[in-house]
Amino acid sequence: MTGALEARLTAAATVAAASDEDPDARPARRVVLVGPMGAGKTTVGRALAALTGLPFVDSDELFAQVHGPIPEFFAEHGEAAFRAEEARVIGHVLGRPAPCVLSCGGGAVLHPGTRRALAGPDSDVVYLAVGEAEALRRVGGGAGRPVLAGDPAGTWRRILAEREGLYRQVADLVLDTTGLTAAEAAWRIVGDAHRPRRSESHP
Ligand SMILES: Nc1ncnc2c1ncn2[C@@H]1O[C@H](COP(=O)(O)OP(=O)(O)O)[C@@H](O)[C@H]1O
Ligand SMILES: O=C(O)C1=C[C@@H](OP(=O)(O)O)[C@@H](O)[C@H](O)C1
Ligand SMILES: [Mg+2]
Repeated sequence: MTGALEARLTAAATVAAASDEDPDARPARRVVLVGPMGAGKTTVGRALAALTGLPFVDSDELFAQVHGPIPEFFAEHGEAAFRAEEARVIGHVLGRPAPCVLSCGGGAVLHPGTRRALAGPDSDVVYLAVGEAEALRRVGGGAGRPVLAGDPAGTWRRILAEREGLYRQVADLVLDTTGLTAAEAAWRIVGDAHRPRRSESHP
């Protein structure tokens, strides 16, 4: 699967006239990043979009454009309302034929309709995994992430245990970002073989 994903991403970045006959030669419609809070979905998604030339969409940013800041929405309407609206926002993006890199909020996979949509042939789904200690370093005290309020470490661990099976279920590729910079993670997704190296003769 990794090979096919790399081939389609490379095609997305470089092939203008793709064949309709060969599905692997066709540019990817969408690359979708899923995974827990602090995996780097937003940051790696941005880097991946820059690398491939695909437009970047973050479901949380789109949500906030429509509904305002997530913490305020949680406080006023609760998590169930957030999940319903999050699924609508993601459904809007997945329902359009436009190619893009879509970074999802960490809980997006909880919605069965979102999981069904991700199983379709138009999305290459990458599960960005991360070790607990590094994720907690990245999210700090959990500011801006209301589900972590109170006990960020314990809640992060419990949530991952609840969701890990769903991340794996929807994923075409799993990438552990622990110890990688966001740029390195983006290159891993595209395929390290394509990464430009500093020439030894031209330092
Ligand atoms: N690979 C990485 N290495 C180091 N820091 C990272 C990496 N990916 C993300 N970060 C940092 O961690 C924080 C959370 O990243 P973010 O992209 O918002 O994660 P997510 O969207 O998965 O919750 C940000 O401050 C970001 O700059
Ligand atoms: O995992 C979750 O339940 C959430 C993750 C957040 O997105 P990130 O995973 O991008 O931090 C955001 O959607 C919201 O705070 C809830
Ligand atoms: Mg994010």
